[in-house]
Amino acid sequence: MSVESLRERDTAAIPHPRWRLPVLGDVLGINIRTPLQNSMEIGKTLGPIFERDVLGNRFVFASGADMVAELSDESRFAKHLAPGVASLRELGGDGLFTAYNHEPNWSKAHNLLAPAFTKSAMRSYHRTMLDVAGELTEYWDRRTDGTPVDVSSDMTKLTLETIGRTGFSYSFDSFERSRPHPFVQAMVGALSHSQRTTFVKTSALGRLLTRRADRRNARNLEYLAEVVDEVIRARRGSGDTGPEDLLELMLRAAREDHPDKIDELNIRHQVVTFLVAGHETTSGALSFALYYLSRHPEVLAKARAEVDEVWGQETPEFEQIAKLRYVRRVLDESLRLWPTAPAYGREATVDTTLVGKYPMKVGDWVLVLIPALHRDPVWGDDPEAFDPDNFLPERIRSRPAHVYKPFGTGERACIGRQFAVHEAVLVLGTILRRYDIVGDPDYQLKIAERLTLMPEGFTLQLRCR
Ligand code: HEM
Repeated sequence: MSVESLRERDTAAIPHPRWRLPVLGDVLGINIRTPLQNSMEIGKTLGPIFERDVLGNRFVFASGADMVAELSDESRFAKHLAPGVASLRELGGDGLFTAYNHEPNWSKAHNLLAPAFTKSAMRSYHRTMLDVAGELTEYWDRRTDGTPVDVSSDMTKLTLETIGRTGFSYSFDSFERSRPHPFVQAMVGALSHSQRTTFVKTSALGRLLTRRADRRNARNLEYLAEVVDEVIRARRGSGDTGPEDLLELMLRAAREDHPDKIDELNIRHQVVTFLVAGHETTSGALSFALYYLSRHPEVLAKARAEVDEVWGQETPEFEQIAKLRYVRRVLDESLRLWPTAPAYGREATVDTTLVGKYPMKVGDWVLVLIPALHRDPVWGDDPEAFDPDNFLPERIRSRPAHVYKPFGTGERACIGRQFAVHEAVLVLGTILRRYDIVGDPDYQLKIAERLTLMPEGFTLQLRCR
Protein backbone atom coordinates (compact mmCIF):
# COMPACT_ATOMS: atom_id res chain seq x y z
CA MET A 1 0.00 0.00 0.00
CA SER A 2 1.42 3.36 -0.93
CA VAL A 3 1.88 6.05 1.69
CA GLU A 4 -0.47 8.93 1.04
CA SER A 5 1.01 12.23 2.16
CA LEU A 6 -0.58 15.09 4.03
CA ARG A 7 0.17 17.18 0.96
CA GLU A 8 -1.44 14.97 -1.66
CA ARG A 9 -4.06 12.94 0.06
CA ASP A 10 -7.75 13.67 0.16
CA THR A 11 -7.65 15.99 3.12
CA ALA A 12 -11.15 15.27 4.36
CA ALA A 13 -9.74 13.70 7.51
CA ILE A 14 -8.08 16.95 8.55
CA PRO A 15 -10.76 19.51 9.37
CA HIS A 16 -10.70 23.01 7.92
CA PRO A 17 -12.80 26.15 8.49
CA ARG A 18 -16.31 25.96 7.00
CA TRP A 19 -16.46 28.65 4.36
CA ARG A 20 -13.62 27.76 2.00
CA LEU A 21 -13.58 29.94 -1.13
CA PRO A 22 -12.18 28.90 -4.49
CA VAL A 23 -8.67 30.34 -5.11
CA LEU A 24 -8.70 32.45 -1.93
CA GLY A 25 -9.16 29.53 0.45
CA ASP A 26 -10.03 30.00 4.14
CA VAL A 27 -9.80 33.77 4.19
CA LEU A 28 -13.22 34.66 5.60
CA GLY A 29 -12.82 36.09 9.08
CA ILE A 30 -9.03 36.16 8.76
CA ASN A 31 -7.22 38.97 10.54
CA ILE A 32 -3.80 39.58 9.03
CA ARG A 33 -2.68 41.42 12.16
CA THR A 34 -3.45 38.51 14.49
CA PRO A 35 -3.04 35.28 12.51
CA LEU A 36 -1.90 33.33 15.56
CA GLN A 37 -4.89 34.27 17.72
CA ASN A 38 -7.06 33.59 14.68
CA SER A 39 -5.64 30.07 14.45
CA MET A 40 -6.19 29.51 18.17
CA GLU A 41 -9.85 30.44 17.75
CA ILE A 42 -10.22 28.08 14.80
CA GLY A 43 -8.53 25.30 16.77
CA LYS A 44 -11.11 25.65 19.54
CA THR A 45 -13.78 24.34 17.18
CA LEU A 46 -11.70 22.17 14.84
CA GLY A 47 -9.58 20.37 17.43
CA PRO A 48 -5.90 19.46 17.85
CA ILE A 49 -5.15 19.16 14.13
CA PHE A 50 -6.62 21.31 11.39
CA GLU A 51 -5.65 22.99 8.17
CA ARG A 52 -5.96 26.48 6.75
CA ASP A 53 -5.64 27.32 3.10
CA VAL A 54 -4.51 30.86 2.42
CA LEU A 55 -4.36 31.76 -1.28
CA GLY A 56 -3.50 28.20 -2.20
CA ASN A 57 -0.90 27.79 0.57
CA ARG A 58 -1.81 24.96 2.85
CA PHE A 59 -0.94 25.04 6.54
CA VAL A 60 -1.53 22.18 8.91
CA PHE A 61 -1.57 23.12 12.60
CA ALA A 62 -1.01 20.49 15.27
CA SER A 63 -1.32 20.95 19.01
CA GLY A 64 -2.42 17.64 20.57
CA ALA A 65 -0.05 16.42 23.29
CA ASP A 66 0.25 13.01 21.58
CA MET A 67 1.02 14.62 18.23
CA VAL A 68 3.63 17.01 19.58
CA ALA A 69 5.30 14.14 21.45
CA GLU A 70 5.73 12.35 18.13
CA LEU A 71 6.78 15.51 16.30
CA SER A 72 9.55 15.85 18.90
CA ASP A 73 11.01 12.50 17.80
CA GLU A 74 14.22 13.58 16.07
CA SER A 75 14.55 10.25 14.29
CA ARG A 76 11.40 11.07 12.26
CA PHE A 77 11.09 14.86 12.30
CA ALA A 78 13.29 17.96 12.13
CA LYS A 79 12.89 21.72 12.10
CA HIS A 80 11.01 23.13 9.15
CA LEU A 81 11.31 26.75 8.12
CA ALA A 82 7.65 27.69 7.71
CA PRO A 83 7.01 30.55 5.25
CA GLY A 84 6.86 33.23 7.98
CA VAL A 85 10.32 32.18 9.20
CA ALA A 86 11.77 31.50 5.74
CA SER A 87 10.92 35.07 4.74
CA LEU A 88 13.12 36.23 7.63
CA ARG A 89 16.11 34.94 5.71
CA GLU A 90 16.17 38.41 4.14
CA LEU A 91 17.22 39.49 7.60
CA GLY A 92 19.08 36.54 9.10
CA GLY A 93 20.29 34.60 6.02
CA ASP A 94 21.81 31.30 7.12
CA GLY A 95 22.21 32.56 10.70
CA LEU A 96 21.33 30.04 13.43
CA PHE A 97 17.59 30.73 13.58
CA THR A 98 16.85 30.81 9.85
CA ALA A 99 19.41 28.28 8.55
CA TYR A 100 18.09 25.21 6.77
CA ASN A 101 19.07 21.98 8.52
CA HIS A 102 21.48 21.01 5.76
CA GLU A 103 23.39 24.30 5.63
CA PRO A 104 26.98 23.88 6.87
CA ASN A 105 26.99 27.26 8.60
CA TRP A 106 24.37 26.01 11.06
CA SER A 107 26.62 23.36 12.63
CA LYS A 108 29.72 25.55 12.42
CA ALA A 109 28.02 28.47 14.19
CA HIS A 110 26.30 26.15 16.65
CA ASN A 111 29.65 24.57 17.64
CA LEU A 112 31.37 27.92 17.76
CA LEU A 113 28.74 29.66 19.86
CA ALA A 114 27.67 26.82 22.18
CA PRO A 115 30.39 27.75 24.75
CA ALA A 116 28.72 31.18 25.06
CA PHE A 117 25.61 29.48 26.49
CA THR A 118 27.09 27.24 29.18
CA LYS A 119 26.49 27.81 32.87
CA SER A 120 29.91 29.38 33.29
CA ALA A 121 29.17 31.77 30.43
CA MET A 122 25.91 32.74 32.16
CA ARG A 123 27.93 33.47 35.28
CA SER A 124 30.06 35.88 33.28
CA TYR A 125 26.97 37.78 32.01
CA HIS A 126 25.45 38.10 35.49
CA ARG A 127 27.16 41.40 36.34
CA THR A 128 26.10 43.04 33.07
CA MET A 129 22.54 41.81 33.51
CA LEU A 130 22.49 43.38 36.98
CA ASP A 131 23.88 46.64 35.59
CA VAL A 132 21.16 46.84 32.96
CA ALA A 133 18.46 45.99 35.51
CA GLY A 134 19.93 48.83 37.61
CA GLU A 135 19.51 51.20 34.66
CA LEU A 136 15.87 50.16 34.39
CA THR A 137 15.26 50.94 38.07
CA GLU A 138 17.03 54.32 37.76
CA TYR A 139 14.77 55.06 34.83
CA TRP A 140 11.67 53.82 36.65
CA ASP A 141 12.57 55.63 39.89
CA ARG A 142 12.03 58.85 37.95
CA ARG A 143 8.53 57.63 37.11
CA THR A 144 7.18 56.85 40.56
CA ASP A 145 5.00 59.97 40.59
CA GLY A 146 1.97 58.10 39.23
CA THR A 147 2.96 58.42 35.54
CA PRO A 148 2.19 55.02 34.00
CA VAL A 149 5.12 53.22 32.38
CA ASP A 150 4.71 51.39 29.08
CA VAL A 151 5.81 47.91 30.12
CA SER A 152 6.55 46.26 26.75
CA SER A 153 8.47 49.26 25.53
CA ASP A 154 10.63 49.42 28.68
CA MET A 155 11.19 45.65 28.74
CA THR A 156 12.33 45.92 25.12
CA LYS A 157 14.83 48.62 26.10
CA LEU A 158 16.14 46.37 28.83
CA THR A 159 16.47 43.16 26.82
CA LEU A 160 18.01 44.85 23.77
CA GLU A 161 20.54 46.51 26.03
CA THR A 162 21.32 43.21 27.75
CA ILE A 163 21.95 41.23 24.55
CA GLY A 164 23.84 44.15 22.99
CA ARG A 165 26.24 44.38 25.92
CA THR A 166 26.63 40.72 26.86
CA GLY A 167 26.81 39.44 23.28
CA PHE A 168 28.64 42.24 21.53
CA SER A 169 29.86 44.65 24.22
CA TYR A 170 27.78 47.27 22.42
CA SER A 171 25.37 49.68 24.07
CA PHE A 172 22.25 51.01 22.37
CA ASP A 173 21.95 53.64 25.14
CA SER A 174 18.36 52.48 25.43
CA PHE A 175 17.53 54.22 28.69
CA GLU A 176 18.89 57.55 27.57
CA ARG A 177 16.49 57.82 24.66
CA SER A 178 12.99 59.22 24.76
CA ARG A 179 11.96 57.13 21.72
CA PRO A 180 12.84 53.50 20.98
CA HIS A 181 16.23 53.01 19.32
CA PRO A 182 15.79 53.13 15.52
CA PHE A 183 17.12 49.56 15.47
CA VAL A 184 13.99 48.48 17.34
CA GLN A 185 11.74 50.41 14.98
CA ALA A 186 13.42 48.92 11.90
CA MET A 187 13.31 45.45 13.40
CA VAL A 188 9.63 45.69 14.33
CA GLY A 189 8.95 46.99 10.80
CA ALA A 190 10.85 44.08 9.22
CA LEU A 191 9.18 41.44 11.43
CA SER A 192 5.68 42.84 10.83
CA HIS A 193 6.34 43.13 7.10
CA SER A 194 7.42 39.55 6.92
CA GLN A 195 4.33 38.39 8.80
CA ARG A 196 1.85 40.44 6.80
CA THR A 197 3.18 39.86 3.32
CA THR A 198 4.35 36.24 3.32
CA PHE A 199 1.08 34.83 1.97
CA VAL A 200 -0.03 37.80 -0.06
CA LYS A 201 3.20 37.59 -2.01
CA THR A 202 2.51 34.10 -3.29
CA SER A 203 0.33 35.62 -6.06
CA ALA A 204 1.37 38.08 -8.81
CA LEU A 205 -1.35 40.52 -7.71
CA GLY A 206 -0.18 40.29 -4.13
CA ARG A 207 3.41 41.06 -5.16
CA LEU A 208 2.16 44.14 -6.98
CA LEU A 209 0.17 45.28 -3.96
CA THR A 210 3.10 44.97 -1.57
CA ARG A 211 5.58 46.91 -3.72
CA ARG A 212 5.49 50.07 -1.63
CA ALA A 213 5.74 48.17 1.62
CA ASP A 214 8.62 46.17 0.11
CA ARG A 215 10.53 49.35 -0.60
CA ARG A 216 10.03 50.50 2.99
CA ASN A 217 11.14 47.09 4.15
CA ALA A 218 14.29 47.26 2.01
CA ARG A 219 15.20 50.50 3.82
CA ASN A 220 14.64 48.82 7.19
CA LEU A 221 16.83 45.87 6.20
CA GLU A 222 19.55 48.20 4.97
CA TYR A 223 19.47 50.11 8.24
CA LEU A 224 19.65 46.92 10.32
CA ALA A 225 22.66 45.77 8.30
CA GLU A 226 24.31 49.16 8.88
CA VAL A 227 23.85 48.90 12.65
CA VAL A 228 25.33 45.42 12.67
CA ASP A 229 28.30 46.53 10.57
CA GLU A 230 28.79 49.38 13.03
CA VAL A 231 28.79 46.90 15.94
CA ILE A 232 31.47 44.83 14.16
CA ARG A 233 33.48 47.92 13.14
CA ALA A 234 33.42 49.26 16.69
CA ARG A 235 34.93 45.98 17.90
CA ARG A 236 37.57 45.83 15.19
CA GLY A 237 38.49 49.45 15.92
CA SER A 238 39.04 48.61 19.58
CA GLY A 239 42.08 46.40 18.84
CA ASP A 240 42.78 42.83 17.92
CA THR A 241 41.03 41.01 20.72
CA GLY A 242 37.95 42.09 22.57
CA PRO A 243 36.01 40.83 25.56
CA GLU A 244 35.05 37.18 25.60
CA ASP A 245 31.61 37.56 24.00
CA LEU A 246 29.71 36.13 21.02
CA LEU A 247 31.37 38.45 18.57
CA GLU A 248 34.84 37.63 19.85
CA LEU A 249 34.17 33.88 19.49
CA MET A 250 33.31 34.43 15.83
CA LEU A 251 36.08 36.90 15.03
CA ARG A 252 38.72 34.82 16.82
CA ALA A 253 37.73 31.69 14.88
CA ALA A 254 38.24 33.64 11.65
CA ARG A 255 41.61 35.03 12.86
CA GLU A 256 42.85 31.61 13.97
CA ASP A 257 41.54 29.73 10.95
CA HIS A 258 39.44 27.48 13.19
CA PRO A 259 37.75 24.54 11.35
CA ASP A 260 34.35 26.00 12.36
CA LYS A 261 35.19 29.54 11.30
CA ILE A 262 32.41 31.43 9.53
CA ASP A 263 32.82 34.15 6.94
CA GLU A 264 32.13 37.89 7.25
CA LEU A 265 28.62 37.71 5.79
CA ASN A 266 27.62 34.88 8.11
CA ILE A 267 29.02 36.78 11.11
CA ARG A 268 26.69 39.63 10.13
CA HIS A 269 23.78 37.18 9.92
CA GLN A 270 24.60 35.79 13.36
CA VAL A 271 24.85 39.25 14.92
CA VAL A 272 21.47 40.31 13.55
CA THR A 273 19.97 36.95 14.57
CA PHE A 274 21.13 37.29 18.16
CA LEU A 275 20.15 40.93 18.43
CA VAL A 276 16.63 40.08 17.27
CA ALA A 277 16.11 36.57 18.75
CA GLY A 278 17.94 37.57 21.93
CA HIS A 279 15.64 40.37 23.01
CA GLU A 280 12.18 40.41 21.45
CA THR A 281 10.96 37.14 22.97
CA THR A 282 12.39 37.78 26.44
CA SER A 283 10.86 41.24 26.46
CA GLY A 284 7.44 39.73 25.74
CA ALA A 285 7.94 37.05 28.42
CA LEU A 286 8.77 39.69 31.04
CA SER A 287 5.81 41.83 29.98
CA PHE A 288 3.33 38.94 30.25
CA ALA A 289 4.77 37.93 33.63
CA LEU A 290 4.33 41.50 34.93
CA TYR A 291 0.81 41.56 33.53
CA TYR A 292 -0.13 38.38 35.41
CA LEU A 293 1.60 39.53 38.60
CA SER A 294 -0.38 42.77 38.52
CA ARG A 295 -3.60 40.79 38.09
CA HIS A 296 -2.94 38.25 40.84
CA PRO A 297 -2.14 39.99 44.14
CA GLU A 298 -1.75 36.70 46.00
CA VAL A 299 0.86 35.50 43.49
CA LEU A 300 2.62 38.84 43.62
CA ALA A 301 2.75 38.77 47.43
CA LYS A 302 4.20 35.26 47.43
CA ALA A 303 6.78 36.08 44.77
CA ARG A 304 7.86 39.21 46.60
CA ALA A 305 8.13 37.39 49.92
CA GLU A 306 10.45 34.93 48.24
CA VAL A 307 12.66 37.68 46.82
CA ASP A 308 12.85 39.41 50.20
CA GLU A 309 13.78 36.17 51.90
CA VAL A 310 16.34 34.92 49.38
CA TRP A 311 17.97 38.20 48.37
CA GLY A 312 17.34 40.42 51.38
CA GLN A 313 18.76 43.85 50.62
CA GLU A 314 21.98 42.51 49.10
CA THR A 315 22.95 42.55 45.45
CA PRO A 316 22.10 39.01 44.34
CA GLU A 317 24.96 36.66 43.48
CA PHE A 318 24.70 34.45 40.41
CA GLU A 319 23.51 31.43 42.44
CA GLN A 320 20.74 33.43 44.10
CA ILE A 321 18.84 33.90 40.83
CA ALA A 322 17.95 30.22 40.38
CA LYS A 323 16.91 30.13 44.05
CA LEU A 324 13.87 32.27 43.21
CA ARG A 325 11.89 29.11 42.49
CA TYR A 326 8.45 30.70 42.77
CA VAL A 327 9.38 33.64 40.54
CA ARG A 328 10.63 31.08 38.02
CA ARG A 329 7.25 29.34 38.19
CA VAL A 330 5.54 32.68 37.47
CA LEU A 331 7.74 33.04 34.38
CA ASP A 332 7.11 29.44 33.27
CA GLU A 333 3.37 29.86 33.68
CA SER A 334 3.34 33.14 31.76
CA LEU A 335 5.21 31.40 28.94
CA ARG A 336 2.69 28.58 29.10
CA LEU A 337 -0.25 30.89 28.47
CA TRP A 338 1.60 33.14 26.03
CA PRO A 339 4.72 31.51 24.62
CA THR A 340 6.22 34.55 22.97
CA ALA A 341 7.60 32.61 19.97
CA PRO A 342 4.23 30.91 19.47
CA ALA A 343 4.79 28.33 16.71
CA TYR A 344 7.50 26.21 15.14
CA GLY A 345 7.60 24.01 12.09
CA ARG A 346 8.43 20.29 11.99
CA GLU A 347 8.96 18.29 8.82
CA ALA A 348 9.05 14.54 8.29
CA THR A 349 12.53 13.20 7.56
CA VAL A 350 11.16 9.73 6.75
CA ASP A 351 7.82 8.56 5.40
CA THR A 352 5.75 8.14 8.52
CA THR A 353 2.27 8.35 10.04
CA LEU A 354 1.43 10.87 12.72
CA VAL A 355 -0.41 9.34 15.70
CA GLY A 356 -1.20 6.32 13.54
CA LYS A 357 -3.69 8.40 11.52
CA TYR A 358 -2.12 11.08 9.37
CA PRO A 359 0.38 9.83 6.81
CA MET A 360 3.31 12.15 6.09
CA LYS A 361 5.88 11.83 3.33
CA VAL A 362 9.46 13.07 3.64
CA GLY A 363 9.27 16.89 3.51
CA ASP A 364 5.64 17.17 4.63
CA TRP A 365 5.42 19.62 7.49
CA VAL A 366 3.14 20.92 10.19
CA LEU A 367 3.17 23.91 12.48
CA VAL A 368 3.08 23.25 16.20
CA LEU A 369 0.67 25.79 17.68
CA ILE A 370 2.31 26.19 21.06
CA PRO A 371 -0.38 28.18 22.96
CA ALA A 372 -2.93 25.50 21.97
CA LEU A 373 -0.55 22.70 23.09
CA HIS A 374 -0.20 24.57 26.38
CA ARG A 375 -4.00 24.41 26.77
CA ASP A 376 -4.28 20.69 25.95
CA PRO A 377 -6.47 18.71 28.40
CA VAL A 378 -3.27 17.39 30.09
CA TRP A 379 -3.10 20.85 31.70
CA GLY A 380 -6.27 20.17 33.70
CA ASP A 381 -9.85 21.42 33.67
CA ASP A 382 -9.14 25.12 33.44
CA PRO A 383 -6.08 25.61 31.28
CA GLU A 384 -6.86 29.33 30.80
CA ALA A 385 -6.33 29.98 34.53
CA PHE A 386 -2.99 31.47 35.56
CA ASP A 387 -1.51 29.13 38.17
CA PRO A 388 2.26 29.12 38.79
CA ASP A 389 1.83 25.91 40.81
CA ASN A 390 1.40 24.11 37.49
CA PHE A 391 5.19 24.09 37.64
CA LEU A 392 5.61 22.50 41.05
CA PRO A 393 8.02 19.58 40.56
CA GLU A 394 5.35 16.98 41.41
CA ARG A 395 2.91 18.47 38.89
CA ILE A 396 5.60 18.52 36.20
CA ARG A 397 6.32 14.86 36.93
CA SER A 398 2.64 13.99 36.68
CA ARG A 399 2.36 15.28 33.10
CA PRO A 400 3.64 13.52 30.00
CA ALA A 401 6.85 14.77 28.37
CA HIS A 402 6.68 17.25 25.47
CA VAL A 403 3.62 19.20 26.60
CA TYR A 404 5.58 22.38 27.36
CA LYS A 405 7.54 23.80 24.43
CA PRO A 406 8.05 27.57 24.71
CA PHE A 407 11.67 27.09 23.61
CA GLY A 408 11.01 24.71 20.72
CA THR A 409 12.39 21.20 20.54
CA GLY A 410 15.39 19.03 19.70
CA GLU A 411 18.64 20.08 18.09
CA ARG A 412 17.16 23.34 16.82
CA ALA A 413 15.60 24.33 20.15
CA CYS A 414 16.46 27.73 21.60
CA ILE A 415 20.17 28.10 22.30
CA GLY A 416 19.40 31.13 24.50
CA ARG A 417 17.01 29.44 26.92
CA GLN A 418 19.22 29.65 30.03
CA PHE A 419 20.19 33.17 29.11
CA ALA A 420 16.54 34.23 28.85
CA VAL A 421 15.54 32.52 32.08
CA HIS A 422 18.45 33.96 34.09
CA GLU A 423 17.81 37.46 32.75
CA ALA A 424 14.03 37.32 33.23
CA VAL A 425 14.12 35.96 36.80
CA LEU A 426 16.81 38.47 37.75
CA VAL A 427 14.73 41.35 36.37
CA LEU A 428 11.44 40.20 37.91
CA GLY A 429 13.16 39.82 41.29
CA THR A 430 14.66 43.30 40.96
CA ILE A 431 11.29 44.88 40.14
CA LEU A 432 9.37 43.02 42.85
CA ARG A 433 11.87 43.96 45.51
CA ARG A 434 11.84 47.64 44.62
CA TYR A 435 8.30 48.59 43.61
CA ASP A 436 4.65 48.22 44.34
CA ILE A 437 3.25 47.65 40.89
CA VAL A 438 -0.34 48.61 40.03
CA GLY A 439 -1.92 47.68 36.71
CA ASP A 440 -4.71 49.70 35.13
CA PRO A 441 -7.87 47.90 36.37
CA ASP A 442 -9.65 48.69 33.07
CA TYR A 443 -6.92 47.20 30.90
CA GLN A 444 -8.07 44.26 28.77
CA LEU A 445 -5.22 42.05 27.61
CA LYS A 446 -4.60 42.78 23.94
CA ILE A 447 -1.85 40.90 22.20
CA ALA A 448 0.20 42.34 19.36
CA GLU A 449 1.64 39.84 16.89
CA ARG A 450 4.73 40.28 14.77
CA LEU A 451 5.92 36.68 14.70
CA THR A 452 6.43 37.11 18.43
CA LEU A 453 3.72 38.01 20.94
CA MET A 454 3.62 41.07 23.19
CA PRO A 455 0.94 42.61 25.41
CA GLU A 456 -0.08 45.86 23.75
CA GLY A 457 -0.83 49.06 25.63
CA PHE A 458 -0.16 47.47 29.03
CA THR A 459 0.99 50.02 31.60
CA LEU A 460 1.93 49.91 35.27
CA GLN A 461 2.00 52.55 37.95
CA LEU A 462 4.97 52.28 40.26
CA ARG A 463 5.60 53.22 43.85
CA CYS A 464 8.91 52.67 45.57
CA ARG A 465 8.37 50.35 48.53
C1 HEM B 1 11.72 33.86 26.56
C2 HEM B 1 12.63 34.01 25.63
C3 HEM B 1 12.78 33.13 24.43
C4 HEM B 1 11.87 32.31 23.80
C5 HEM B 1 10.41 32.08 24.18
C6 HEM B 1 12.55 31.69 22.68
C7 HEM B 1 11.98 30.75 21.84
C8 HEM B 1 12.65 30.08 20.83
C9 HEM B 1 12.10 29.02 20.02
C10 HEM B 1 10.66 28.47 20.12
C11 HEM B 1 13.05 28.61 19.17
C12 HEM B 1 12.94 27.47 18.12
C13 HEM B 1 12.36 27.98 16.84
C14 HEM B 1 12.15 26.92 15.78
O1 HEM B 1 12.18 25.72 16.05
O2 HEM B 1 11.91 27.33 14.64
C15 HEM B 1 14.23 29.43 19.41
C16 HEM B 1 15.42 29.33 18.72
C17 HEM B 1 16.49 30.19 18.90
N1 HEM B 1 16.63 31.15 19.88
FE1 HEM B 1 15.28 31.59 21.31
N2 HEM B 1 13.84 32.16 22.64
C18 HEM B 1 14.03 33.04 23.68
C19 HEM B 1 15.19 33.72 24.01
C20 HEM B 1 16.36 33.68 23.28
C21 HEM B 1 17.58 34.38 23.63
C22 HEM B 1 17.77 35.23 24.89
C23 HEM B 1 18.47 34.12 22.63
C24 HEM B 1 19.91 34.56 22.50
C25 HEM B 1 20.62 35.09 23.45
C26 HEM B 1 17.82 33.25 21.66
C27 HEM B 1 18.38 32.77 20.50
C28 HEM B 1 17.83 31.78 19.71
C29 HEM B 1 18.50 31.23 18.54
C30 HEM B 1 19.86 31.65 18.00
C31 HEM B 1 17.66 30.22 18.04
C32 HEM B 1 17.95 29.30 16.86
C33 HEM B 1 18.64 28.05 17.37
C34 HEM B 1 19.01 27.06 16.26
O3 HEM B 1 18.20 26.80 15.40
O4 HEM B 1 20.13 26.57 16.34
N3 HEM B 1 16.53 33.00 22.10
N4 HEM B 1 13.97 30.31 20.44
